[in-house]
Amino acid sequence: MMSDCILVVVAKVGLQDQLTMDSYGTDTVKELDQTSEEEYATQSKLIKEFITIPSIDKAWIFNSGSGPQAMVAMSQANLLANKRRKFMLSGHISKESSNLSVNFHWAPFPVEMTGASAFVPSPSGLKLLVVRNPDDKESPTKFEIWSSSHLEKEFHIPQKVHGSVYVDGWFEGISWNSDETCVAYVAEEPSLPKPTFDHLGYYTKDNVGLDKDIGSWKGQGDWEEEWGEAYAGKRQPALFVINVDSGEVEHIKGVPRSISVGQVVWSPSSKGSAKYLVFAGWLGDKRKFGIKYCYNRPCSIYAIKFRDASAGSDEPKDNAKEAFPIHNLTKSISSGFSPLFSKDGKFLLFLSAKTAVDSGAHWGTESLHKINWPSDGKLSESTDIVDLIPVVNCADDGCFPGLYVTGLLSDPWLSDGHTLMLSSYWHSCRVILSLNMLSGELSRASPNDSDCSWSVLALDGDDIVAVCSSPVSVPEIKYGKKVVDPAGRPSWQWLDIPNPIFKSSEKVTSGLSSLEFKILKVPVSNVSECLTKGAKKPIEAIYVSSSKSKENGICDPLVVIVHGGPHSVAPCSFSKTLAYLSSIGYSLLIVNYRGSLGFGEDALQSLPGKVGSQDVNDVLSAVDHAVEMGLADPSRITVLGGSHGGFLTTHLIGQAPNKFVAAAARNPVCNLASMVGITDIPDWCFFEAYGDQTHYTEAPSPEDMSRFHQMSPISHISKVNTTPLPFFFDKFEDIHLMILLVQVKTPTLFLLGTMDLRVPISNGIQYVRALKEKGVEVKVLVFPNDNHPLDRPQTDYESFLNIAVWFNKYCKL
Ligand SMILES: CC(=O)N[C@@H](C)C(=O)N[C@@H](C)C(=O)O
Repeated sequence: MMSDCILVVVAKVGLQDQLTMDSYGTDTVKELDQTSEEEYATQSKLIKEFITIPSIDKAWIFNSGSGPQAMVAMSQANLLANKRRKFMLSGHISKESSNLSVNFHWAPFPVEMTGASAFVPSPSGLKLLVVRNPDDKESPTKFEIWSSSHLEKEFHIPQKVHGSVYVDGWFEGISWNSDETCVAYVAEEPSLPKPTFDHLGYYTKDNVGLDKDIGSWKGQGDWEEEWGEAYAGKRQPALFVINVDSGEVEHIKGVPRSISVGQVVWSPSSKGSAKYLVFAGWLGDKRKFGIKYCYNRPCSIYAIKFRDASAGSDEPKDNAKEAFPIHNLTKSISSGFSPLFSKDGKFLLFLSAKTAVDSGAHWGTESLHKINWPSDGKLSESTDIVDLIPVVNCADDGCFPGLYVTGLLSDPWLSDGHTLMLSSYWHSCRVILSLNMLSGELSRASPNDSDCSWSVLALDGDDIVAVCSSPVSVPEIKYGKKVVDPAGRPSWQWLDIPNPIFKSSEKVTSGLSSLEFKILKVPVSNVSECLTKGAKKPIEAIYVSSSKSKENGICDPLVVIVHGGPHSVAPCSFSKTLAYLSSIGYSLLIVNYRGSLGFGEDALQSLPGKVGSQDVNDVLSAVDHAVEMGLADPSRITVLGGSHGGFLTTHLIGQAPNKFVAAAARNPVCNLASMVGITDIPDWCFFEAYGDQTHYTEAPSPEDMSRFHQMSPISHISKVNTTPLPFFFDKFEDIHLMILLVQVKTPTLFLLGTMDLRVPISNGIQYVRALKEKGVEVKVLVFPNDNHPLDRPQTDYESFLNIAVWFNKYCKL
């Protein structure tokens, strides 16, 4: 008969190996230090070549008498200044219609745009607006208007009118009107007046005559909420219009302070009808949650009439200072942004992230909509919203998986006036799509058989100027020539642009030359019946390796890369730092686990409530799959991730302590229980832990805290697992359970930013201390002036230099 006693073989997994490693003693450490000195020197030369590869950011096409001209905005890390250098390259496009060839005749050198925050060409291409934001809180914002040959006007807008113009890609909107007399834009509203105290310490009503030298001072005043991570000092994006002739700036009244304004455009001009400024607005009166990467913040499309003083007004003169009413055009939907007018001005299109707002996920599958725009300019109170691209929950294999767009071109229309070109994620790739607004037909304009990532930069009539890259090829400009099939359907024939200007350095070219990549389909494990159809489909992992390793039959060490979010995606595109790691001899496995963008809403929504388990298992499935396929040597696997990817990294070393020989975590989420009280997105902690929005509160209960702790990597630092005894213990009749002390043992490098408002540094530090307490080897780099992305040039450089040296040490490279 079996005894009641449940006992007990104690096995320590992890710590034992650690003790052995420690026992090498100080000489070994010294030796390693000398080796790493040399390694740092060697690696620093190579990583510099990668970090300084330029990026292609934007492009414009202008039609002059001598044919189309391209202007390409590029940027490059300036390591010494720890900033990005921006420059502009111009070229003339020549086309041979007979043989479908195209050539760009580039100017011999690009021109650096020192200190420029934004460039916005006017619709005719005859003027260029350059905005220069101040570096401090005293200097003015500068607006320059350039013609083809010289600076026409320059205006300095003092801080008492507004602060910096938003150039953040989110609230940002800088828009010329059609007759090129005015520019509408979004800038920081001046802060509320601060109380002042005189030299006797008495409150004074105004600051007239305040003199710091005799001891008077300005108080702090009331705290005003900001927009969180990456928005330090940004509280109130507001709407302004500058007259580019006189330099007069108007702060558009009528928009309540409860609305933060962004993405402004002008309504179409038709004679006699009212002119409107149309924009996206986010409510931020009570509580401003962090907005960076968070599409779940409710927003609407608004319109407000613009009184054009120069054109004469339909309003009585004495009303001239009164505000017009503001119209919410998208009341019936929880999210509307990126307003865009159709070419004929009859429709207003907009994107929506209603799946994100309604569910609580920070990003979700998007949809595209339109409303009618009245030809007489008389806006009605209720507007019918028509779906152009609906949300996709689960797509059939090979079919459109849903819309994942980060922004639209200012003029994305083909010459027919109803075909819209845009870029979106499609599984692990970014693709270019064309949408015929009349027929509703949506198709892929970038090549169907390409596993690279494509983005539309600009349109040259019906042809496309795009940028294309892959994990093993640097971004290149491609030209898509439109061809029409007999049924009238367009497609694009893609041509390479011979462009010596974009050539990479010798070291980069040779580092990338032997690399290959493929996208693996990985079946998910433990598929339960309660999962939706789309959540049972295989995930994707991008595998990058050197062709040489295949020839030798020996696997290179592997870096498993896990993206953050979690509702984000690691696209199959060029990354300087990952390309650097592959060029020094690592294979990469970049895992798009369920919850990622690009795979439909079912798969995305399967993760919330199961973070730390479903996503961890998906990554482990991908690793096992790679090992089974002979693509990875199980004894040399490392893992790297930031933010939620750092959450996964630290979960993986806790839940699978024998799998990874080294790890690197960048601003990782290690303890949701301590993050929730100090992050700019406490709602994210609740949503990802519970899977719905109902649990969110500013005052978490002990039950909430317990759930957060239990779902966090910190709970896996060291834990007791019980497991049935293996068969060879059968002879011990009374002992049928084994208790295992499972403990993290993977040497881990931490890269932390002191200014991070999203995952404050204390989260990483607490985990580091807990690892040290258990004797796990750790190394910590803290970047005092960095926030969440750790992407300033010197930080990026030092981070990946150390990641390489750290991984080399444990993979014996
Ligand atoms: C919504 C969000 O910011 N979540 C963080 C925890 C995160 O993982 N961020 C991602 C986008 C990142 O890569 O930083």
